[in-house]
This record gives sequence, structure tokens and C-alpha cells, in this order.
Amino acid sequence: MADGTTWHSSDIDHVIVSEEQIRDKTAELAKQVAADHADAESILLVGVLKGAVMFMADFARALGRVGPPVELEFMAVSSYGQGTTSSGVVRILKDLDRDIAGRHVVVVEDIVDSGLTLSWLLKYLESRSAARVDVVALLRKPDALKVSIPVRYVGFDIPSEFVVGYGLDYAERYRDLPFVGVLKPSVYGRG
Ligand SMILES: O=P(O)(O)OC[C@H]1O[C@H](OP(=O)(O)OP(=O)(O)O)[C@H](O)[C@@H]1O
Ligand code: HPA
Ligand SMILES: [Mg+2]
Repeated sequence: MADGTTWHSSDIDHVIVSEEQIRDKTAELAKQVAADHADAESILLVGVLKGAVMFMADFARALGRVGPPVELEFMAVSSYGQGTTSSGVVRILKDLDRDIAGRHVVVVEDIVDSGLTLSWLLKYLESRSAARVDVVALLRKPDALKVSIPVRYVGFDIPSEFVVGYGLDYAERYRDLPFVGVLKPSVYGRG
């Protein structure tokens, strides 16, 4: 496996966003966020676990290089469980550890699909009195949106296919892949 493949790379039908595209886009998004928040004393990144874990780690480092000081917070919410469609019911599995009142908050998401998770989360964060809440999402599926939500910074608009990798899972697997891809249909129903 020294060539960068993993044992489950062979479950991928095709790659949607490569490792290199992710790296370049992350740096570009960090520059945009830094420019828009240049007057902030610090930026509080709120990563949405678990899917955003890879993007959060890379985005925080990219932003730290070009912008004001960065602080990290995490929330864990779940609406997909083991399946490939949103239940629409968002459950908080882990809440913020501290007060965000008056802070410049940037929510870091791996994907905006139906938009239901983010729509719920934005209302929740606004109810906690942040000064400003923006969203950076690596991926968005424009044709799958069920609610209209403001996502200021978007990495890639992708087709409405279920994707995995770079934090995104199918039944908790494939999060470790360094790229984003579509699973082979034969994988579904396995296990
Ligand atoms: O726009 P939506 O249709 O709401 O989908 C987006 C959300 O779904 C996924 O989380 P999931 O519930 O699978 O939890 P996970 O991050 O732990 O995998 C993903 O990480 C987003 O948070
Ligand atoms: N893949 C994995 N998790 C997801 C997706 C997806 O396409 N959409 C929302 N959560
Ligand atoms: Mg998931």
C-alpha cells in the first residue's frame, strides 16, 4: 500500500474530488475567510463531527497561516445514522464546550446535502448570540437542497450522489480516504 492506496480504495467507483484539489481549494477558502474576517480578534471555528474532522484539521492550519488567531470548538450531531439519506431529525451528540456570545464563528462542514443539518445548526448557534456566523463547506449538492441556507464559502458543488472519503462515511467506514469518491454499487448492502 506504499502507493497511497488503502485496503478499501478498490471499493471506489470513481473519484469526485482529488487530494490535490482538496489541498488547493482549502488554501483558497482560507484566504477568503481571512480577508473577510481581517478585523476579528480571533476566529472561532466550529467543526461538525464527525464528517468535518479532516477538513477542520486542514482548514484550521491553512487559515492560521493567513488570518487572525484561530480557536477550535466541536459539535457532534447526527442525522444520517447508518443510511444514505437524512432522517431530517438532528440529534446533538456533543454540544459546544463554551460560550460563543459576541464571537466571530465559522462553522466548518464537510458537506451540505439536504441542508437540514446546517439549517438546524445555524438557528442553534444564532440562539447562542454569536456576533457573526458564517459557514465554510468543502462540498455542496445543489440539486439535493431541501432548505435554502446561506453558505458563504463552498469548496465544490457536486452531483447528487452519495460520496465517501476525507471524513465522509458510509456506515462509519471510508472516512480515512484522502479523496472524495463514489462507492461501487456492490458495496451497499454488504456487511
Ligand atoms: O445537509 P444534510 O443532508 O443534513 O447532510 C449533511 C450532514 O450529514 C453528515 O453528517 P452525518 O449525520 O452523517 O454524521 P457524521 O458527520 O458523523 O457522519 C455530514 O457530515 C453533514 O453534517
Ligand atoms: N456521503 C456521506 N455522508 C453524507 C452525505 C454523502 O453524500 N451527504 C450527507 N451526509
Ligand atoms: Mg455520516
